[in-house]
Amino acid sequence: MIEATSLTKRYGPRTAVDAIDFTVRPGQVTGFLGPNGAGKSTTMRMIVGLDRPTSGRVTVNGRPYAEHRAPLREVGALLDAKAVHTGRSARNHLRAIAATHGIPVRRVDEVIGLTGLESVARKRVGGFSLGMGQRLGIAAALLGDPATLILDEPVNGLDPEGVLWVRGFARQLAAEGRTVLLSSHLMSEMALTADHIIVLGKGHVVANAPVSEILGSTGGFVRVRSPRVDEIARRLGQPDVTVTSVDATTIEVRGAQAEVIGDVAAALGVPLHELSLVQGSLEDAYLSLTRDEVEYRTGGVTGEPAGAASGATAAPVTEEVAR
Ligand SMILES: Nc1ncnc2c1ncn2[C@@H]1O[C@H](COP(=O)(O)OP(=O)(O)OP(=O)(O)O)[C@@H](O)[C@H]1O
Repeated sequence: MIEATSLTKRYGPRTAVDAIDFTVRPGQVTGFLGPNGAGKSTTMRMIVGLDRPTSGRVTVNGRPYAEHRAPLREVGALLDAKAVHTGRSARNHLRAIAATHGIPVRRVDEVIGLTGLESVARKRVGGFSLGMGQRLGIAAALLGDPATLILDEPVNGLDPEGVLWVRGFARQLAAEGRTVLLSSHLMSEMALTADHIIVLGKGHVVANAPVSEILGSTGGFVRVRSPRVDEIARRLGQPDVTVTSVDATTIEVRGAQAEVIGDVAAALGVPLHELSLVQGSLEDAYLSLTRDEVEYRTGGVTGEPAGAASGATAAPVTEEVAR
């Protein structure tokens, strides 16, 4: 369990993390999202005692990280997979970390097995692929068999097989009752991996809810296709119903249920060629939550000016978010 209370970090005049409160619970994967510069890394660094809060506090399993006698046994973190001694073998790298906590060599071999590194355990870390490096970072985080795991961008740059492995592994760790905090820029990946999401924007918590709730809040819309779609659109025209024309035969309707639209079409005697509910994606929800929170904004992919009003298909995309 990780608990942050009024957690604040200032660098000179810049407030990187601004009095945030959140709880990361055991038994589930919590996704930690936010545009570049939102304060995710700073928060993670404070959780594991690499940065000191300016005010407020954050605890892991009830205590600040530094107050744990054997922190590796409480929390395992993958913050920078490249932070390894490249001349050592994977096994020796893990043995060196284990030695700092009196962790037996038996456990080193166990985590090598858990992360599928057996065949490369005696090879120099300097020659590792990105995927192997991430596995090694996760193996190091698991050494102390901690109840809490923090993985910063664990799938960054991995191939599909590596992404699948990290996803399954994170879910397995949560199923064992551990607290798993995972940051990523890949929203589609979070939708598949996380149970709960915390979104930061400019140092504030802009969302903290189960994935299902965040997806539900996107609302979605009903796509209607008919050769006489104009007649349906006219009949639906009410203040709380928004009808967007897509082409001559298709409209998107927000604020009216598919059943109501079907009944309207039947009453008019108009043929329907499509009546489908289109759910919002986590990506849509994320972009709408963080629309005002990005540090640097670029024009949309369609070339529209920064911050221009846009529909679901032309949301402004920032380089940072799309990374
Ligand atoms: N050591 C530092 N000195 C000064 N400013 C810093 C320092 N570390 C972070 N910042 C600033 O604090 C803010 C939050 O940065 P942080 O790296 O925590 O964001 P992030 O959400 O992890 O971003 P990214 O997705 O790019 O990793 C940024 O504006 C950043 O420039």
